[in-house]
Amino acid sequence: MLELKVLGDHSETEVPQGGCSSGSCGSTDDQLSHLSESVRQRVFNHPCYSEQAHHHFARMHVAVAPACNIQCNYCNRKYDCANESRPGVVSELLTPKQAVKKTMAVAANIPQMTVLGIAGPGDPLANPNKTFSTFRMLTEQAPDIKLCVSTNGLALPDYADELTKHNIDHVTITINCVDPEIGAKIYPWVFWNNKRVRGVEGAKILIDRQQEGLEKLVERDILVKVNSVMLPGINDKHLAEVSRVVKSKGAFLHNVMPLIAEPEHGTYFGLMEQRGPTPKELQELQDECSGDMNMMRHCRQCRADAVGLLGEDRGAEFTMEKIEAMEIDYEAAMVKRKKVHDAINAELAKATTQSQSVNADHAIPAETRPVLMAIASQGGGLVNQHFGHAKEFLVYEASPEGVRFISHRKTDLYCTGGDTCGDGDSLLGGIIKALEGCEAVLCSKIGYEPWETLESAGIMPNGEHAMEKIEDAVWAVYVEMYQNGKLTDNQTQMTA
Ligand SMILES: C[S@@+](CC[C@H](N)C(=O)[O-])C[C@H]1O[C@@H](n2cnc3c(N)ncnc32)[C@H](O)[C@@H]1O
Ligand code: SF4
Ligand code: SF4
Repeated sequence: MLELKVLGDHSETEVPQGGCSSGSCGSTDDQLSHLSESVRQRVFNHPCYSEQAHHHFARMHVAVAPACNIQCNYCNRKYDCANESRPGVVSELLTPKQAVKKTMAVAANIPQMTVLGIAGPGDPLANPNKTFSTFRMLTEQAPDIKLCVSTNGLALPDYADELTKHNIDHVTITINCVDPEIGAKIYPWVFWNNKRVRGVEGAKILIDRQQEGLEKLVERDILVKVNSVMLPGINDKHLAEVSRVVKSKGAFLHNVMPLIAEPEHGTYFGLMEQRGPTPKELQELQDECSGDMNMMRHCRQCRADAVGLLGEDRGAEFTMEKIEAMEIDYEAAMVKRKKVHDAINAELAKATTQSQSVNADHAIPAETRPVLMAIASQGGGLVNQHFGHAKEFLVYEASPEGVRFISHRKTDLYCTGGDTCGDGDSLLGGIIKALEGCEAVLCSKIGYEPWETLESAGIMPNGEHAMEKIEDAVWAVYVEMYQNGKLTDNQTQMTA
């Protein structure tokens, strides 16, 4: 007999306080046991540090840090588009006071919001006054919000102590390499001791400072996430080594993200047509790193002013003009926020109890091949979105060992803005391309036309599990595929 097992990297197994209350608990006692209670308390409701939490809890970024002290070949902060969701893009820069007001307005209106991050659009620690004055005010005025910062690490050793003074126990460092020769291909220069230092010499300074900063944060008991941008042909073969090094120094989580590069972004890599990884290449590298390290696989590569659940952007509801007109009673908001958080935790606890007894009667032989499935979800960890409304799909893998989250796939990326953009057929073609490798798509509803097209492309639509917990639905479909003989026929195997 085989129960549904929800698999995950260690990072995906943290639970709300009070014990095994996350949907990831099914097979994870050993994984939970490696976390101290203090770490668990810091990650269970952080949407970036816990895969489970990201279905339920929201985050926001405030764009107070425009300047940067290095140049990355994939970054151009001059590019702005209200409809585009990628790092470095913002609609309006804020002063610290405006940032505090915005944070409190969002927290009052989106009680699921637990985390405020400063991630640019430049480097927060290259703008220390703005960054720390925002943190200082928030620590005083909104003590229930977790504070995060994301940095390239060049200035980090100088600010490790300052970071510990605020309510900050999560820091992200972007580390793309530990080898200066590779670094020279990613960073044309770093600004160091009042001058630009180029090439290998500049990259070496950056790498040394990143490693020193990482060590200092770990010594101060701050949880460190390392971001790495996967650049095929440049650092893809090197990132497993990066993962080992940062793990050995005490980093908590590794987030290997795909390069985003288009010529119209005006970045060096965009103009040079440097490609990003395919979903399969990214997954293989994440799997390779995960032997040694907790991996984050649900990063949405958010804008520097993103608001809402990961994958949704409610920034347009919170422009400064709208916020100035809002009355905010934060004391009352905190009471409401606590109630909402308690309800989410209770819901997670209930879902876990239910899922542990589901599908207990189905044994799947160990040699059965794994299957990727795409899920349309608008949050809550449920199959609850109409196929036609999904701008992204969550990809899960089912195997005899259980169900695990793999990644998300954005679909609007394939809409190129050309003459046919928005046309049903071309959009559907884009979605089919985005879902390459998936054999089923689970959604709450789907129209007849896309159903037929998906089916002929080898992706089986399924609307029978609406409002079910994703892991349970994926497992049920996997069992069904097995029972129908689809997992033993070579012709139906995943080819991507
Ligand atoms: C915009 S940066 C801001 C924080 C800080 N300056 C840094 O680089 O860590 C946030 C994250 O986005 C990543 N990023 C920026 N541009 C990117 C791109 N074109 N493709 C993939 N990741 C990118 C950075 O590497 C970093 O991890
Ligand atoms: S460090 Fe961050 S903000 Fe600076 S150039 Fe690189 S990605 Fe852009
Ligand atoms: S960019 Fe990734 S790590 Fe940062 S807030 Fe978005 S999902 Fe979280």
